[in-house]
Amino acid sequence: MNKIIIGDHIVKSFGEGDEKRNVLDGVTVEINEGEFVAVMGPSGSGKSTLMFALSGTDRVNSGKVIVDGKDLSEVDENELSDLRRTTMGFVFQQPTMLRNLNILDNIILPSMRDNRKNAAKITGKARALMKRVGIAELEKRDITQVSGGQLQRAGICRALMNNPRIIFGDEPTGALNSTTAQEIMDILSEINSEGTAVMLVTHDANVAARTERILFMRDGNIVSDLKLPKFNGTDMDGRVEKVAVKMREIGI
Ligand SMILES: Nc1ncnc2c1ncn2[C@@H]1O[C@H](COP(=O)(O)OP(=O)(O)OP(=O)(O)O)[C@@H](O)[C@H]1O
Repeated sequence: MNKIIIGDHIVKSFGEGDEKRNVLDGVTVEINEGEFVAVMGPSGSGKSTLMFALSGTDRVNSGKVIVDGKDLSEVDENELSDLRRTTMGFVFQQPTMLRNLNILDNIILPSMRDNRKNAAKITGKARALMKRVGIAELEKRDITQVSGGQLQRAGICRALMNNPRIIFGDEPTGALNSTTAQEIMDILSEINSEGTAVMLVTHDANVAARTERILFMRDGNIVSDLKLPKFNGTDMDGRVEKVAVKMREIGI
């Protein structure tokens, strides 16, 4: 199976001298094309740092990160930013949206920056995505006039604008109630079933249980790699229990 991301003995440290600490301590991991992966672990175990490293958001201190066949240590900042823009989409706990723009304009803003002549096409695409995730009627709303779940749907639309090969989510459901969280997972599952890899950090066993692979981190390392069958709408309780057993084992 083709790998969309490879992390090979990656080390990321923060601090200087005696204070220096490896937050990623030689992590090796491969993410397959189209895979649906969750990352779990205690607070401070390095989950977000791993995601930042694998997405080229942060440079690593040593080891290799290879994205879509390109070694990130060999690309300059412009190439890196192109690679990120064309290959990856990002969804955060609190979508970072501008208060002075409506929902539609927030979704199209990153795509419009260097592509103004395609404004009509970009807007059409955004509208199609909004319709797909159930927020078509909200395009003119201010970002303060929608719910957290609706805002996250808009965040997902924005992440999908460039047809990414992988979506990274840093606690995309972390600010939502459990019903809304599952609705967001429905959307991410659907996107995944069409071939886009999804990798998300979560503390929630009910979210992780929707994926097919859960990486458990502790102290800057992946200490367990749990595989589940692709979710088909059945046996949610059994899946959650498998995740919960592992969480207890790891001490989360
Ligand atoms: N820019 C930074 N400078 C210094 N230390 C950092 C920096 N970013 C992260 N750290 C430290 O690295 C460790 C891992 O952080 P990270 O955010 O990856 O953990 P996490 O597992 O995602 O935690 P949480 O579940 O609390 O979000 C933490 O101890 C954190 O304080």
